[in-house]
Amino acid sequence: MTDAPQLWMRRETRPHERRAPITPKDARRLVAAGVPVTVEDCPQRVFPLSAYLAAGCRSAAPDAWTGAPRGTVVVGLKELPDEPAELVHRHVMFGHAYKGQPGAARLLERFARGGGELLDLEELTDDLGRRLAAFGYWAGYAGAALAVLHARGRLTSPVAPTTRAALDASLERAPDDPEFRALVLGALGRCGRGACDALTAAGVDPVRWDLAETRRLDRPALLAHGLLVNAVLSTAPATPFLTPRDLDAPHRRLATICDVTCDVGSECDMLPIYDAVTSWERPVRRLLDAPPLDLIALDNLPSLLPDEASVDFSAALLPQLLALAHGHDGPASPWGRCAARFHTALLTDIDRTSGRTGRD
Ligand SMILES: NC(=O)c1ccc[n+]([C@@H]2O[C@H](COP(=O)([O-])OP(=O)(O)OC[C@H]3O[C@@H](n4cnc5c(N)ncnc54)[C@H](O)[C@@H]3O)[C@@H](O)[C@H]2O)c1
Repeated sequence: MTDAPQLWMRRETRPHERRAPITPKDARRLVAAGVPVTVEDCPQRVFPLSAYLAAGCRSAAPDAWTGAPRGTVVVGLKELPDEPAELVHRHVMFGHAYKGQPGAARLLERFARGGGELLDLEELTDDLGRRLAAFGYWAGYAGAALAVLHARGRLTSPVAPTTRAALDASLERAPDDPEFRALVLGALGRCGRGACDALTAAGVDPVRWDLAETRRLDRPALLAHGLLVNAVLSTAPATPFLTPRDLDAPHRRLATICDVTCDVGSECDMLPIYDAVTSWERPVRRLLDAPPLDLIALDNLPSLLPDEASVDFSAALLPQLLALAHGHDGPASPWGRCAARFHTALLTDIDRTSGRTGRD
């Protein structure tokens, strides 16, 4: 029992990031299963360090993982700090390192230099390729909620982390709220289901479109909805749902879009009608004036509901962490596939002598 490698939950570097990949409740289950868990202090984390200590975890100072024993598995969500230049551990995290994203090559180089391994959570899939741990539901919930609040003239900025209870209270319908029809694209997916549930909580019965309904896209019908939530997962270039020209249609009722997918700039973008995401400080951007069309495109929506998002994610990740800690990381396992993807990226994406990406 005691030789399971230590899991080390690091602090998150982004100041707004309050989520945690492991909740205190799930940390307790890991410890009970013989997996030592160390938790770094992270003042903005939604769960206090004391709750992890009560669960049997050890504590560590922020970024102390850099000095952890080599066999340690470091668990986090988003970016690592810029140092050290050599990464010697196995890191479970969202690396955003396989699609030529900014910083991708540098991150891979750091692993290459140190001999560590990136186990990217986006690559953690079952035998059918379905993601095993994802934040989608609460992303969709938060995105659709913001869109409704904006459409009702009640969205204040900056937006900030909240709870589902507080969000639901703000979604309660007032007698003078405007009526509009809402459409969710990708309604059967994780984000789409969350979006539909938020709309329902707001007293709006959403129209739900998924693959079957968009195969022959009825664009006039799409534009007849006042509010649109795009929550599709696109994996290959396809005909966009909307282009700038479609927005000039005289029958357009569409006034608020929340693009949960946020594929802006990618060749898979199904809503190439804008060129930059929005921010917590300015969540809404006006795309057109007459009639108005406003866009919400936040790429970190689950961070707005850090408690709910963490609880959901951690519950999905727990069995996988138990498997990893108990050595179930062979080539045919989910972690084995993550490792294989990483080693392929090392071979194909980095020209180690020049330190440039293969895509340059
Ligand atoms: N903005 C954020 O903060 C945030 C957070 C999490 C996920 N996301 C993104 O949201 C997207 C959806 O993620 P998910 O976890 O819900 O994926 P998912 O795989 O659970 O669901 C995607 C859904 O889209 C549907 N779909 C795919 N192509 C379609 C099309 N052409 N027409 C209609 N429906 C289509 C699929 O059938 C599926 O039901 C991803 O791109 C993901 O990266 C964004």
